[in-house]
Amino acid sequence: MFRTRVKICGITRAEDALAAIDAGADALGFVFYAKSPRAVSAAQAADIIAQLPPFVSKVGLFVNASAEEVGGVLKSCALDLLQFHGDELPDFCAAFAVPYMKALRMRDDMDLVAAANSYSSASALLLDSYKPGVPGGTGESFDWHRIPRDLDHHIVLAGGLRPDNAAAAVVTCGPYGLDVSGGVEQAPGIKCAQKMTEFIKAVSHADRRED
Ligand SMILES: O=C(O)c1ccccc1N[C@@H]1O[C@H](COP(=O)(O)O)[C@@H](O)[C@H]1O
Repeated sequence: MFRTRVKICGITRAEDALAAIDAGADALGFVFYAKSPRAVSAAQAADIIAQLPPFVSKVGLFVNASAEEVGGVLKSCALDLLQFHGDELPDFCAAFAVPYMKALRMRDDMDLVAAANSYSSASALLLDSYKPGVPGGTGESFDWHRIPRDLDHHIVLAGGLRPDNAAAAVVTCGPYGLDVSGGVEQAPGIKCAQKMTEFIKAVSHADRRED
């Protein structure tokens, strides 16, 4: 049975990270973007990461950060994957000797096939909603039918996911993974254990239905 992976993004507290893992999360996201209500410093993230058990991916999210900033975070945080959520070009994304996924915001004129070709070195493409002036964490979804089923990349779906639409997301586009942030929070930056559990249960049920 294929299992849709789940990343819980915007972790700011160790207790939320551990609750996400208990709920069955595959990956945890740390937002290194000062304008986000979920922003953490490298020191905060390193402290949380030091409390985690093995076999959970730690993902660092950046929005148009400089190479020095990304490199600085990598020195103190053991990240498994970089998530570039701004206008970073392919050469920049590939420059850190750490696997990366590139977020693409699904503006109406987005040519997904062309974008996928230019980010051929990406481990995955993360498809998020487009909202002018907001790089991510919008809480809004987009038309999932716009995602072709035959893209070569692993697809991680994001944007406005919640416990009550997670199953539909899996069934509609069969992504490799889902990335959720606001939809499993009780307040900005504070996760809700019950919502995370409901979210991951909904994904598991949808996976079983798909077989
Ligand atoms: O979470 C944020 O604050 C954030 C800020 C800037 C860029 C991306 C951000 N989060 C990512 O946005 C998507 C969708 O989030 P949501 O579930 O709609 O709240 C997701 O990939 C987050 O990792």
